Amino acid sequence: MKVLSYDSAGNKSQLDYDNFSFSGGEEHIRFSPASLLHTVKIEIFERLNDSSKVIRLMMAVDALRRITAESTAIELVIPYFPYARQDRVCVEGEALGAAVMANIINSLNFSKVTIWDSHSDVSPALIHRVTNIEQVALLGRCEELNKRLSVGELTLISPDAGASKKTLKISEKFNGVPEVIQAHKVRDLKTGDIIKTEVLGDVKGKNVLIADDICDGGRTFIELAKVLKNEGALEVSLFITHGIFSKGLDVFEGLIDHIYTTDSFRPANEFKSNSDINLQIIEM
Ligand SMILES: O=P(O)(O)OC[C@H]1O[C@@H](O)[C@H](O)[C@@H]1O
Repeated sequence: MKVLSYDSAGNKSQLDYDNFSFSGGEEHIRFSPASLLHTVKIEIFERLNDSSKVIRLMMAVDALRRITAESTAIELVIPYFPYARQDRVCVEGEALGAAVMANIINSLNFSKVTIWDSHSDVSPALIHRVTNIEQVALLGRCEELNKRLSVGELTLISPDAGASKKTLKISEKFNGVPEVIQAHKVRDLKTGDIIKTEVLGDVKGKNVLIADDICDGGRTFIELAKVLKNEGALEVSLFITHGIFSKGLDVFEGLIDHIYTTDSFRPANEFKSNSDINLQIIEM
C-alpha cells in the first residue's frame, strides 16, 4: 500500500507507516502524526488482491482520520476491484459479492475512488464518487499493441457478451480498423465450468487478440484459443487488464502466443515469466 500526502501547494510526498501483524494474523498500522501536519489531501494506492489487504486498508483509513483535520480529503486508487465478478445473483441463495465489497469501500467515505476496467457497469454504479478507467484508456499505455491494432495487424476477439462493449470501444478508437469477432461462452451457473465455446466469425489465416478484463484460472481463454487455432487462426494473443493467472502461465503453452497485461493485480516484478509465452506487463 502506497500512501501519498499533498500539502496546500500541491507538493507530494510518500508517507511512511509501520505495519505488522500479530502472530494470530491481526493487522496493526501506525502513521506518524508529525508527517501529516501540512497535509490537505491523501491518496492511497493499493492492489486489493487479497482479503487481508482490505482489513489493512480499513485500519489505515481509521488511523489517518484520527490524526488529520476533518477537511482532509482521502482518495483511493484500487486498480483491481475485488468481487466485481459477483455482480448478480445467478442462483438463489448466493451473496451479491460486488455489493458487499462496495459497501465496505463506501463506509470509508473516500472523496474519490478510482478503479480500472470494471468487470461490468454494476460496481461503478455501487461505489460512491468512483472513476472507472476503461480498458481502451489503459491500452493507450502500450505502444506495441496500439501500433499493431492501428495498422490492422490484429483482429479483436470478444470472448463473451460481457466483453463485447469494451472490444467495440477499442475498435472505435482506431476508427474500426481492427475487425471485431464475437465469441460465445456458456458456463454452468452452479460450478462455473465452461460448457461451450464458439466463435461467431471467420478467423482463418488471421492474427487475433482476445481482449477481456480478468484472466483468473484461464479456462475461458484456453478453451477459446483451442477453438481459434482449430478454425485456422495464426497468432493468438491476449490483452487482459487484471492478470490474476491463478493457475500460472504454463497452462497457456502452445495455445496463447503473446500476453499483454497491466500491473493492476500484482507488481510487474512478481509475474513469473514463461519462456514460451511472450509476456508484456504494461506498468502504470
Ligand atoms: O476463465 P477464467 O480466467 O478463470 O476467468 C476469467 C473470465 O471470467 C469472467 O468473469 C472474466 O471477465 C473472464 O471472461
